Amino acid sequence: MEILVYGVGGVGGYFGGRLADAGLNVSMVARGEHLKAIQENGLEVESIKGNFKVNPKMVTSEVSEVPKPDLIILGIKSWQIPEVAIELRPIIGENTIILPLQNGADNYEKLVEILPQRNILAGLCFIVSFVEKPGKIRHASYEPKIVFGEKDNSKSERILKIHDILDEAGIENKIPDNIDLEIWKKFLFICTVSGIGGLTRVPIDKIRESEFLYGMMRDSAKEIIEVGKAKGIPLDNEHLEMVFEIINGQPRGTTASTQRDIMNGKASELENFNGYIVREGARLGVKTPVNRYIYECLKPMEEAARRSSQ
Ligand SMILES: NC(=O)C1=CN([C@@H]2O[C@H](COP(=O)(O)OP(=O)(O)OC[C@H]3O[C@@H](n4cnc5c(N)ncnc54)[C@H](OP(=O)(O)O)[C@@H]3O)[C@@H](O)[C@H]2O)C=CC1
Ligand SMILES: CC(C)(CO)C(=O)C(=O)O
Repeated sequence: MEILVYGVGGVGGYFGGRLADAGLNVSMVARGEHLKAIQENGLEVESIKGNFKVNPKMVTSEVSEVPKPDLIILGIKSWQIPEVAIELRPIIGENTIILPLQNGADNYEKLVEILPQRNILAGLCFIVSFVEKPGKIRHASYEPKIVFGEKDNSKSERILKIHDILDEAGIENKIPDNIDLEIWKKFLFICTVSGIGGLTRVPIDKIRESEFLYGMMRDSAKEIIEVGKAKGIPLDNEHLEMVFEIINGQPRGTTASTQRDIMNGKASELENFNGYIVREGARLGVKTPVNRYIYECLKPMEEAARRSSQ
């Protein structure tokens, strides 16, 4: 099987690196200094699960150069999906499988707007990893895991095949009964902590210590649940409590990746997180004042970050 990993950052670099290290045919699309470093010295992964270094079958910035892929794993940020999907169009065959691993609730929908629905799976992942320097990924914490499935939750042959491939590479993975629910459970957590974390610029323990901020965080999560419910996702109070159990158990000093992007003045997934909740809430008649407040406060900084990264 030919595998293409598009976007060799924290997520694509770790999971793609593991697949390549297992001897699978992995090509990668990267860019800039990171691309140059991988081409010259291979991809180095420093991981709490064991360090390794791999030379993928091919590393390039040109999609047209890679062997026609059977499986494409998307390691880009969620806002990059539309431009990358357009670029991928010419190499998508009838049986190509596309697996998005982004945070956010509408990555599948964004892909379907551009690429044939039959090619697209739904997915997400868990890990804390990042590009430490060009050519090097650091997996700092969290047991890495991929959760994925057909949008209709059928246990298709292709899904089971990917499950076997991930197993072969030693990547923990799960095909859930309801992939949309899994995506929304993760989204409920990540959207709740990222926006308020980006706004306050403090780690989770400081938010927990403030009665006001903790209450605001719970109100934000409740709005996300109401939007999800209005979209037919079977979220309920049990999920709210589950998410707050995780939040309450997070070590002092914890920040989420999107929060760190916001704090570092980088383009972030704000539009895909709180922005998405505000827009979907307005469309579906669900009130989202807390998410709106967080979103509107962060929007000018987000716009400035995007202008300076152009
Ligand atoms: N990192 C983590 O711990 C986790 C992240 N996630 C989610 O996974 C997704 C990916 O995040 P993460 O891996 O952290 O992001 P990164 O920014 O680390 O990685 C994205 C990579 O894609 C590259 N890229 C983007 N566009 C192109 C392009 N056109 N050509 C070549 N390369 C490109 C970026 O290059 P460049 O830097 O040059 O833009 C970057 O190397 C996000 O949705 C995130 O929320 C989920 C769980 C954990
Ligand atoms: C919460 C976590 C670490 C889990 O994978 C994550 O997705 C992120 O920080 O973006």
